[in-house]
Amino acid sequence: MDREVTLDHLYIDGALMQGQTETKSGKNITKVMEKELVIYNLEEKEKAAIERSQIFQVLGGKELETKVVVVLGKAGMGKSILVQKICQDWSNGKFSQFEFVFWFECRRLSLPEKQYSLKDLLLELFVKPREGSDEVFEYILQNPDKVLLIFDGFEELQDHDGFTHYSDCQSYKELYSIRELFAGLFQKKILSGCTLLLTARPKDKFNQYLSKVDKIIEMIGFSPQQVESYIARYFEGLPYSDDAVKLITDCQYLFSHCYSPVMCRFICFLCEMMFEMGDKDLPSTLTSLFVKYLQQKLIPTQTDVTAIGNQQHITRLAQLAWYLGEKNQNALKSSLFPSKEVKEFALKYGLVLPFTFPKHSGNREEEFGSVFSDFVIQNFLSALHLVLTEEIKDKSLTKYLSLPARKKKPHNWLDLVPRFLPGLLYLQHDPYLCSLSDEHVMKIITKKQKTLLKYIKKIQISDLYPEKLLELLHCVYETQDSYLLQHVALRLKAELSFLGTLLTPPDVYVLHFILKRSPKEFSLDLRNSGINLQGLKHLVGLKSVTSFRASLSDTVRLWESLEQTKEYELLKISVEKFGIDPFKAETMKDISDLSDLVRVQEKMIHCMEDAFGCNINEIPAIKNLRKLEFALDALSENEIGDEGTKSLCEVLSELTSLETLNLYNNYICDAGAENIARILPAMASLRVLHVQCNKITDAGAQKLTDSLRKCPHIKSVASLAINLQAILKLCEPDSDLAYTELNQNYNPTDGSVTNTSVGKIALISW
Ligand SMILES: Nc1ncnc2c1ncn2[C@@H]1O[C@H](COP(=O)(O)OP(=O)(O)OP(=O)(O)O)[C@@H](O)[C@H]1O
Repeated sequence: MDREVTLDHLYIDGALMQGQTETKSGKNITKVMEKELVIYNLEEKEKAAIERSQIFQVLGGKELETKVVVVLGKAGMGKSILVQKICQDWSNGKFSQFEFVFWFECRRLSLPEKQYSLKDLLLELFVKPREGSDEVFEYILQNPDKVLLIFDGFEELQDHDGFTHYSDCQSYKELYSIRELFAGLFQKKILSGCTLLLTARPKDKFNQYLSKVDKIIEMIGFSPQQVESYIARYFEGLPYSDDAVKLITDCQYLFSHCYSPVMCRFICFLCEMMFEMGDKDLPSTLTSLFVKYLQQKLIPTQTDVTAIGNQQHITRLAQLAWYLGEKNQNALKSSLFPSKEVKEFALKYGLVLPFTFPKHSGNREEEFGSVFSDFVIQNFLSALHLVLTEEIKDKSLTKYLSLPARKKKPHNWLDLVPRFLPGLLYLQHDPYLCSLSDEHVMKIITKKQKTLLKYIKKIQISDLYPEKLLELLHCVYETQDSYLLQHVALRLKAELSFLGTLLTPPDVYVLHFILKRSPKEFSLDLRNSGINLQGLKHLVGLKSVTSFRASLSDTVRLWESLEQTKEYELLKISVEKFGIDPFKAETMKDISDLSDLVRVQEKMIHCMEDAFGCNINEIPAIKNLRKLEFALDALSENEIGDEGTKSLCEVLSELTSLETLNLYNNYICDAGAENIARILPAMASLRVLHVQCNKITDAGAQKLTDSLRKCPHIKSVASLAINLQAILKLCEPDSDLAYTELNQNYNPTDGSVTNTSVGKIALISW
């Protein structure tokens, strides 16, 4: 590509976050528990943000043990650029704890058949000191803490399973395969005390090792502000700079894709080419963007004769892209090209880059080859192959969309194929694509398009998992076919939950695009989706979205920002649509977020009174909150404790419609019980209270019981394990409360326990 990022000019200090993992049970029964990255909301993202200089700061860990730091980011998020930047920083005197930095591109290490010693890996394979390599190696062995080893692109390491199980590699003298050497380093068996920095794509092969690393850094791409500064820098000094910036920022779909640095670069490049040629229409889909990109790249330099040759080369290169992609590869030796001409063509237009395979200790010759310039190009060409080839049709075609399958394919090497494939099938009349196909191929494409249409029509859209639904939305968006768009829009469920599903800016765009076309009404659950503020604003402003849930702190931020920008109409709409019932608090932070919501309520009410003259006392989210739980499931132990209870009680009196309060299993002691007892009379709508499995003794129970007597509105206090003696002591014989353990009823008057509940029942346990 013509304008490549230089580490100083176009480099944007992208957001780095310290990642955390959580254990998630698999989505189907057979799947085991797996570690996944926690999805942060806006506030958490800010808290987790770290500087590049902090990457190697690892808390805990034994002093003389290897530290393993992993940088996770989707393809094109800038992991390799970050690695280069770290090396540049080091050469400028930063990270001075390291005297040696070794940087390996994993794709160059994918040589399963060859064997190396640790010394070969460090001082033979890629760099070789002119003299004294024995002394250097000895020094490294003596000072492992001064060594940083970087392995970039873990997913490109072939044959990588079981790195945590193999222990063969214990000696630095023996010869091992790269896989064994890596396992030895990763398991901290050789060169123990060094620092390992790995980069990998998330949700890929690395997930199984997440629990073994000391620090996780996440790269989530550019924020909208960072995109703007990248674009401004890219066009700086060009006569059409302002127009180009405006063109991209106005084209919301492409702008949404710019959160990915690699896409941002493509979009800027294409925009630059178009301005140079006097064309000012940016394409509206990813597929047309890349068709235009190819066209722009090839056309300016070609004559009629070369055009025909180029068309053939593209087709054969597409086949190669697919062939390698299927094997999770992007590099190939020169001999694998179908012809010298195809190789020269691909190199000339920057579709592949030169690449040298490392020399083997037995054979000192380097082998030359090529690597696809980036994953987007390889994906696009792969999809082009699927469209043009006669070999793949019907089911073997639609399986590459893999929409209804429950499980995501384990690798995401060709992740963009399901978007480019439908896009290309529906662009069959594009002049450039026509130039790649004769009449026979055109017929094949028409048939494939029909297959796709039939396939999508059969999908039970309401049964799709959120990730698959998003994939379908991208797929139909790429077709830009009004029938398909309408078909999907009409079949979406009214309740759309993206709870726990990452929503990137392009995901939000296509969701918005389709919801806008639907005559139906939707309720959206956007909690724990990592949605950004702009995305939240766009979705909740939609007429077809009648209610939504989202992280409390994100929503409060949205309201405050709308208030600041004086977008009162949208503020009113979003306040009216927001709901939180039932509210399940999982941490104390959730309670403080609830307090913030209560706190901001007054401000919002005033704001709406001023703007619209409406007279309301409470915002609907609070007015309609009936159930508050501080309980996850029977197995989890929440630790709200007495301190937490205090904060909770401060907010409870404001929740005027609360009917159920569940504080099961929360380490609440007598002090906490006293706080609850104090607030109960003020909670006029409360009907059910769960306080079982806490640490409340008779004294606390007494306070609660006294308070409950003043609360005739409370009908049930639930318990699983009743302390009958405590209750017996506390209860008056003429009390009209009955007490129950599990589903048995204890009658304090005659001491009998029966299995049926009659009349007014209270279930109490401390
Ligand atoms: N911080 C940045 N500032 C400016 N441009 C960037 C930045 N990070 C990435 N880019 C652009 O995105 C392109 C892709 O980045 P990079 O190769 O580092 O991604 P990656 O995460 O290593 O991808 P992959 O997983 O495919 O290896 C770079 O060539 C560069 O043009």
